[in-house]
Amino acid sequence: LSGRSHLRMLELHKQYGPVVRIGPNRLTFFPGQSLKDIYNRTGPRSFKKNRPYYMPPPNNVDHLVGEGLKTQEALVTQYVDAFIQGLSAASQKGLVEISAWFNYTTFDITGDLMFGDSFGCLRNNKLHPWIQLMFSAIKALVFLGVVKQFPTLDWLLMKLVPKSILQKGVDHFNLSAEKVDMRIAMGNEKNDLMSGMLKNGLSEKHGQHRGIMSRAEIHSNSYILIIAGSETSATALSEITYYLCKYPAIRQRLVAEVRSQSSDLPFLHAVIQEGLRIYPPFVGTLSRLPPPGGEAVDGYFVPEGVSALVQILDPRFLKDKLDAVEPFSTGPRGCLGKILAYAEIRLILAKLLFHFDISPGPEGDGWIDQDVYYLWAKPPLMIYMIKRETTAT
Ligand code: HEM
Repeated sequence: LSGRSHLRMLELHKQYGPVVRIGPNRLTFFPGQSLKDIYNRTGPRSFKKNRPYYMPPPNNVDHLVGEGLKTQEALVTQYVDAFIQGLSAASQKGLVEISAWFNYTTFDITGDLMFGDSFGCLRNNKLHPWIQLMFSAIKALVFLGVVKQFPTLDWLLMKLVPKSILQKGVDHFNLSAEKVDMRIAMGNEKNDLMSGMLKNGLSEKHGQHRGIMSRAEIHSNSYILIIAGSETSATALSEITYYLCKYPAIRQRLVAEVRSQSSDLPFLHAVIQEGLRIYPPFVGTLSRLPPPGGEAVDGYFVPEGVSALVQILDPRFLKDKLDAVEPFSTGPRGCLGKILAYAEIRLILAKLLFHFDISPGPEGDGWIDQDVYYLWAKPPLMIYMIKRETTAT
């Protein structure tokens, strides 16, 4: 609840070693072999998602039973061009709150892919009020997640959770469900995230048809995907921009690469990888349960019923163990949007540095020290921007 558990867990590992018991039935592991053992196994000996740690949506129908995602190049490019245009006007004042612009862009892209219409953030230069509501809804999920860790007391603890917080979660769900219904009414002509879900038809009654998603399932998936697909990429872009401002030599090398004639951009890839490593956008819990009879993780036996998770955050960089870096998680339940996320981040960052000279704003180093409620609570990121004279796009 303090928003600091991401750091506390690292301290505990430093003090007690690679595996720490953080509750009667809860283990946390340091990344390495544990990532493979917990997340990569398939079949009957695999670890399953630990459901109580993934709060069900208000309609109680599970989400993320999802489909693969395809890169939607033309659609993404259209929004990234609008981002550059919007920034061209905003940068005339010199100082720009860039993290808001990243959020406008990624939410508009995911909104269009999901609901057939953007949130109009780039058009209106502001976050849609619904997205603000979503951030409050995430805090509600954190409260509920904590309450669920104390099953015998949850009726009492539930009374302590402010009603207004719970209501925000429900409001967000209802608005998302409304948008889903409008998109479904448009039919299945578009090639977007929804068309993947509607590919086999639509079942009005949940649990009635195998292989066909029900309306309730689509409501639940959309509710989670709109956040999973937008806030994460916007966070990655903000922190990478922050570090690029902080380290001018890296920024200059990247700018030179992006403004060269080459279409192969290895340093851009390296910068993104390093950004995702030192500040992974999703630091929420990836809790899993072992198969019946328990299973070994990194040489330790995890008994049945004991949850296990790996800490994604690893700020150390000496003696890099690169196989310990999995910002998208890994294995059969790893991120489905990884390809789309890379495509968005690469294009947005490349175009930003192609069209603008950027430099650090006045607020200094403090920006990176943030609380976490599943996602980072990012403060505004002010940077100086100057538009370059260029006819190329
Ligand atoms: C930098 C951007 C992103 C990061 C760091 C990220 C990270 C993650 C992580 C760590 C998980 C595993 C969660 C768990 O085990 O509970 C995950 C799952 C998922 N992500 Fe992402 N994600 C990103 C972008 C996206 C995008 C753009 C989309 C879709 C538009 C997306 C869709 C999903 C879905 C559907 C899952 C659930 C997969 C499953 O449970 O089987 N993500 N992501």
